[in-house]
Amino acid sequence: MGALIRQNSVNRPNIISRCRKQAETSLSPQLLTPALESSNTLPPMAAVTRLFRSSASSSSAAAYFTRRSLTTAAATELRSQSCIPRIDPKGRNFQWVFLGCPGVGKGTYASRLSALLGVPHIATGDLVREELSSSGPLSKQLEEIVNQGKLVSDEIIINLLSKRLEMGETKGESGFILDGFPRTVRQAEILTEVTDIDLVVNLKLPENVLLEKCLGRRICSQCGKNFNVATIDVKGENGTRDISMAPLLPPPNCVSKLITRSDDTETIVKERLRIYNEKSQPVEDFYRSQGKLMEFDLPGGIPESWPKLLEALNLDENEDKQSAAA
Ligand SMILES: Nc1ncnc2c1ncn2[C@@H]1O[C@H](COP(=O)(O)OP(=O)(O)O)[C@@H](O)[C@H]1O
Repeated sequence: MGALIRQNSVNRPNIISRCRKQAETSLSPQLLTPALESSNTLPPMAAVTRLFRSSASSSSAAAYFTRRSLTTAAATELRSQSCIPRIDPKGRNFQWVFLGCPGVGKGTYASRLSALLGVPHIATGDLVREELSSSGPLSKQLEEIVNQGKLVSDEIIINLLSKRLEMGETKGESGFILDGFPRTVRQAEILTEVTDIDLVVNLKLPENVLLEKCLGRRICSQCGKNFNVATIDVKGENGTRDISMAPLLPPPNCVSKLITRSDDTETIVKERLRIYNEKSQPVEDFYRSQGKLMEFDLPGGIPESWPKLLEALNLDENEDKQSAAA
């Protein structure tokens, strides 16, 4: 861990200046977002740094908790020994990251926790989809990348994220749950450079379940909520566990507005899984070595997994905030 951090800090100026250079050269001025253009000569990385710092002040309880590398079982064990203080969500400034393969449920659980903890859920996939459905200059380019299951360049993602953080800053947001970022070690290094992450939750499901979940995913084009029409009943083989998940069906008013993501086809999902294993799995190691990674094997669908996740995080569900989106 020490070696990684030392190496990282030695490389920091290079990462920043390289990223600045690439962001400046790979994005022509027309491609820079208006928010960034309006920040005058502020380079993208400086903007991200400023925006993250403005919301960075992690709670000591969360920091104490997250300095450990915890498996779910270890978290339960530690909690039973009263080693982990119970987190009081009120007034905390959480800076959490959700990692996990496509379809694992990062959006579902991150958005529930966001409502519970009162911090914004920022999903870079949503930022990409918003941009590609706009008539902006990046839209065509993004569509091509996403529909091949590939990753968008770090520079474009950082620009979209800065724009989102800037918007949040004007609304007085603080803290965040990041979903879908960082997805490469380089993104993780940049994030480490600009702010302190308290906790990284790594959600896990077997790969055959992930494919079925992606193929069954439906989104309401009006309210934006995610549903799933798949009934999953996978028998464990070679040491893997049995997984059953009931479908998560939409309410009647969403039924006629359901859409499928254009990248949720079998071929593209398999490519996204391949790219996750190649580019994003090393991000798990990056945070594991810093003692910030909490592994969480989802035991099933939301009814089984949500209480267990709260338990692993040592959180109590707050009555008036239970209506988080599914
Ligand atoms: N941090 C990121 N870096 C690069 N590309 C990203 C990032 N976040 C999202 N994307 C792009 O947006 C697409 C959709 O992202 P997301 O909704 O998070 O999907 P997934 O279900 O694969 O986790 C990705 O396949 C990728 O093309």
